[in-house]
Amino acid sequence: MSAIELNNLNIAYSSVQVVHGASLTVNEGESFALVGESGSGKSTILKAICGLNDEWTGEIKLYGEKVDPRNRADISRISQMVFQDPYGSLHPRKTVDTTLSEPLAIHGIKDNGDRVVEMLNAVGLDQRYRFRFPHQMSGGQRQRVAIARALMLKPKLMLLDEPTSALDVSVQAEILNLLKQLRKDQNLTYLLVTHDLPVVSFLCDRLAVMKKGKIVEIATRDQLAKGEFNDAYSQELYHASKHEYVA
Ligand SMILES: Nc1ncnc2c1ncn2[C@@H]1O[C@H](COP(=O)(O)OP(=O)(O)OP(=O)(O)O)[C@@H](O)[C@H]1O
Repeated sequence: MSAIELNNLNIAYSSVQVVHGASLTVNEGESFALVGESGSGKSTILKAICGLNDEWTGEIKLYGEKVDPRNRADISRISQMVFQDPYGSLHPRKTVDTTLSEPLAIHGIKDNGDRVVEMLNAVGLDQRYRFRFPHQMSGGQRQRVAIARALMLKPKLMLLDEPTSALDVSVQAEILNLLKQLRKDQNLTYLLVTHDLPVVSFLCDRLAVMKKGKIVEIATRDQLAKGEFNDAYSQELYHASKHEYVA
């Protein structure tokens, strides 16, 4: 079954259209990347899927069900988003325990803290972090908390918006390894936005290349490894990234 199906999706902000006719399918269990230049509409697609922007036309289906943009509660049980900047996405005056417990409380799920303990373990954080505040943790630890929060409601789908790009290079690899492991352990499907083609090779099965709000090509990880792109812009992106990588 497909986890995500986008058919002819057009998305706007205040009537200015920024995504034009995007169509793609992400299979259940797959890890799929959106890559492309800054401003090409990658994050906008994630936000529309998870209900943060309802100014769209076309069709979004999650696990075969058409998404109703007005029903966010339904969407958040299925899919959760992790943002680029864990400092910005965590409330500075809330402890890790409060942050992780909140999604359960919002959805009326009773839990005596077991799930918090379980999720801290799953993201590799010692229980002593449970009552810390964001400023008492490193960037990598904060991103682990953000990932744990996203997993609290046991979603099947994670929408990852540049989840490592705000972190130090040395920490990026740790978080990428964690995401790889979590996907396996919890049977997750990923839709990941990144600028970084090596991240796609490491974590994703397929990728869509976006330019100016349009999907110009969909390719597999194999094609990426061989640099086999049909579209001129995809090739450009590939060569630029290789250059960056070598340098
Ligand atoms: N909240 C907003 N209000 C108005 N316009 C927006 C808003 N967010 C994004 N945009 C515009 O929509 C377009 C697509 O932005 P989006 O953030 O989806 O791009 P992106 O491909 O994710 O870029 P980046 O890699 O820089 O994050 C851009 O022109 C951007 O300026």
